[in-house]
Amino acid sequence: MTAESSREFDVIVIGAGAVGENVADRVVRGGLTAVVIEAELVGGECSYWACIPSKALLRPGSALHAAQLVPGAAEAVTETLDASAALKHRDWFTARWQDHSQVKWLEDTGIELIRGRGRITGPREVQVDGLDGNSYALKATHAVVVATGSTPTIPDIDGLKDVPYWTTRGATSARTIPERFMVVGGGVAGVELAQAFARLGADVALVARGRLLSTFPPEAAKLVAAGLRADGVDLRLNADMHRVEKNDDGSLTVTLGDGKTLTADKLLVASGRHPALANLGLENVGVEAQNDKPLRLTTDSTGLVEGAASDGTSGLWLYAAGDAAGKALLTHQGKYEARATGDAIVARAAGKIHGAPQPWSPVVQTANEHAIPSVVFTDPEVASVGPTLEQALIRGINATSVELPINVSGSQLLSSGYKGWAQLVVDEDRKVILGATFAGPGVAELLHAATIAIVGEIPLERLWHAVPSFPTLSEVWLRLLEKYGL
Ligand SMILES: Cc1cc2nc3c(=O)[nH]c(=O)nc-3n(C[C@H](O)[C@H](O)[C@H](O)COP(=O)(O)OP(=O)(O)OC[C@H]3O[C@@H](n4cnc5c(N)ncnc54)[C@H](O)[C@@H]3O)c2cc1C
Ligand SMILES: NC(=O)c1ccc[n+]([C@@H]2O[C@H](COP(=O)([O-])OP(=O)(O)OC[C@H]3O[C@@H](n4cnc5c(N)ncnc54)[C@H](O)[C@@H]3O)[C@@H](O)[C@H]2O)c1
Repeated sequence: MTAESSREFDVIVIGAGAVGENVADRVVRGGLTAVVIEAELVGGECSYWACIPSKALLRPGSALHAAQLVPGAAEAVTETLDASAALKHRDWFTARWQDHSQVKWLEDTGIELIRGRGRITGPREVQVDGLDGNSYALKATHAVVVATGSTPTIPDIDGLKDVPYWTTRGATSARTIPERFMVVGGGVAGVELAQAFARLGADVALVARGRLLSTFPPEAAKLVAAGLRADGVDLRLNADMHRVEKNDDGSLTVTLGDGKTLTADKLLVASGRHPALANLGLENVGVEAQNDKPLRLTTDSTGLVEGAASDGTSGLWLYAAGDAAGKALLTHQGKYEARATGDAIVARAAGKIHGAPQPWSPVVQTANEHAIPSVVFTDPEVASVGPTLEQALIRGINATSVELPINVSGSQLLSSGYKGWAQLVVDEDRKVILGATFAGPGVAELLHAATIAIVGEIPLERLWHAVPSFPTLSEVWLRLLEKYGL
């Protein structure tokens, strides 16, 4: 490190992923100054190694499959996917892992960028080891926001640390499609990337400890499993990966708990993620792991981190949002948290928040409690918001559910032999929808209607008057309400 420079900003944001960018944006819109510290690429995981490239790799397969299921169009499909064109299109979506356009957005928005690794050294103080070789001692007048994202959780599997393997970064930035591809983990990342690689030409095996997509209703997960099997994915469910070894030809052999073996050219470990809080200096402000458990932050509904030491002026200075806060590891929900946190910082700076702000006010992340939407972008898709029936019952709510296969004119037009499933979870005391799940091709776009119904607490009797257009997939709403008894 050479020069040491001291700077003061109203707000320091550590991490310039989608979440850090959005916090800084709201803060600057509110008239405060903001700096973001970024150690890698401005835009973070979603733009370069997660949402965008994974969806870019999935889309060619779902487009082709959709055409193959429409008589008349199917006859026109005479070729298989062009994997190298798909990889090239993915390269375009990731801007070839260059962040010029996002840096320009920061400049245009009036947000300062310091490239380097940030570390909290005391209340409102951040030290940055700049990528330019300089060291920066920063002071925040109002707030420091931890928006450092998450990192893959690597399971303790015999031999794994001695062999080369991919995490999701390796898979989403693949230069070629491996011949034999193995995925460990039956969560969202595992199923999406297994299908993307299968459709791009790999022989794929997926090893999951239980069933696929364990946080989604089993009926939805079964449709995804059928979709993966139809693409030739060798699903090893309820299977443990016991050991992995490297062979002389560079391939890997995995031994499962039942003694069976699988050989692959590339192994993807997609077994969950945890907040990226290591080496952040949180211990310098009294935020430490308890009882040998991994460090997790506890944040209130505005994003304030509990337990952060004060510098004597006010305790309210340390915030976290997005994956780092660990509430919902999803870009859209992280950006929602970012908007609330950014606005809360501005409101507190102006002395406009006294005590706990009201739920559903702009500075509170109330939707985290009721309506977190998420989509699994496989073919078929799964789109879900709010609690499942089981989750609602565990919360002590008097809940029931109504479910049916999706079979309306809109689905029949979308593809012959359309297979889908839909469920509404209903609060019987308030007669409103608590949750919804849709599974099937093209259901992702059905989800926002459910999110609006839940957030708006629309009574079922009024929802009855929301007439879906004919012949669209949305007619499933009508069938669900009819089956419920309206
Ligand atoms: C394969 C995959 C696919 C996904 N697909 C979807 C999807 O389709 N839809 C969806 O909603 N979500 C998806 N997600 C989740 C989504 O990627 C994350 O929720 C999102 O990226 C979180 O944003 P963030 O800004 O909190 O963190 P990140 O995007 O991880 O940004 C954090 C930034 O902080 C920087 N940083 C960390 N520590 C420091 C430090 N000390 N100093 C300076 N900088 C630091 C990092 O370099 C990084 O750029 C996917 C995830 C994966 C793995
Ligand atoms: N479409 C999307 O929105 C999308 C896509 C991909 C990822 N994501 C987000 O990224 C995060 C990470 O995704 P993910 O799929 O890695 O996490 P996940 O938590 O969804 O799934 C992890 C899976 O790995 C399994 N697992 C854990 N330890 C294991 C072990 N030792 N051996 C075998 N399996 C093991 C778990 O049982 C689980 O099925 C998720 O929280 C998700 O929200 C979102």
